[in-house]
Amino acid sequence: MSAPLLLDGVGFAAEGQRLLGPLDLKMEAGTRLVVLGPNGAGKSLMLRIAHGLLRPTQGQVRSAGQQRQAMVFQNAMPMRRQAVADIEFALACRGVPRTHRRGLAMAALATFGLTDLAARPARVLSGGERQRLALARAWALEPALVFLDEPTAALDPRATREVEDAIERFHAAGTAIVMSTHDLGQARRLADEVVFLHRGRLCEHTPASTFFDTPRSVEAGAFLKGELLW
Ligand SMILES: Nc1ncnc2c1ncn2[C@@H]1O[C@H](COP(=O)(O)OP(=O)(O)OP(=O)(O)O)[C@@H](O)[C@H]1O
Repeated sequence: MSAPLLLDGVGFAAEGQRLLGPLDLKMEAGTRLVVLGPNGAGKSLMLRIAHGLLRPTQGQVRSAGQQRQAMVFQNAMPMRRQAVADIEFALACRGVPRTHRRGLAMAALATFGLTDLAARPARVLSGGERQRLALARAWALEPALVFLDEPTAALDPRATREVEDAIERFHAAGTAIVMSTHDLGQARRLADEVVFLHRGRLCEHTPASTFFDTPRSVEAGAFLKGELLW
């Protein structure tokens, strides 16, 4: 299978300031890639560009648009009144015929233990339920690749575990994952590979065990010790 994500000299600049790259990245199918770095390092920028939401000012994202992919944000807000309708809406946007939508949406809710929430007004869902709903919506689209931008940033430990279990379902199904997080324990639990960004520069792309045991860059070493603020 070809690489689900290939960044070729990708960079982003605004108002004369380089904010990201240029960076090259190749990711293998089914990999869980965790993007780490201090605040403002460019993690969200990298994910948004890689997903095709933002056009890079240099270089190319080779895989965008050629495969099914989805993105889940930190504070995923449901777009429709009921949880099930939120997923049906996403399916409609992908051109799934109306007759198929309810069944697929209910199956996705069931996969994430959310069947009981199907008819509930989405606005009353807890933060953890909302994130799982967002993951169920992504799941219904059957992506080869999902981007998760700090998906547990606002959640308590239990809700975080539930979302991590949900993320593992994508991995078990063969979906490649690109996730940013500030939770180093979570990165250890979920990552196959780590990309470390600092001031928009890709300092490391290594197997997760290498990153945590013997970080190669000075910046990553300082970051892991909590000594790198910016
Ligand atoms: N569309 C844009 N135009 C101009 N500047 C931007 C744009 N998007 C992000 N930035 C800037 O790029 C820098 C990197 O932002 P980004 O959100 O990618 O960081 P991050 O690593 O995700 O940070 P955090 O961990 O705080 O979420 C910031 O200085 C931000 O203000």
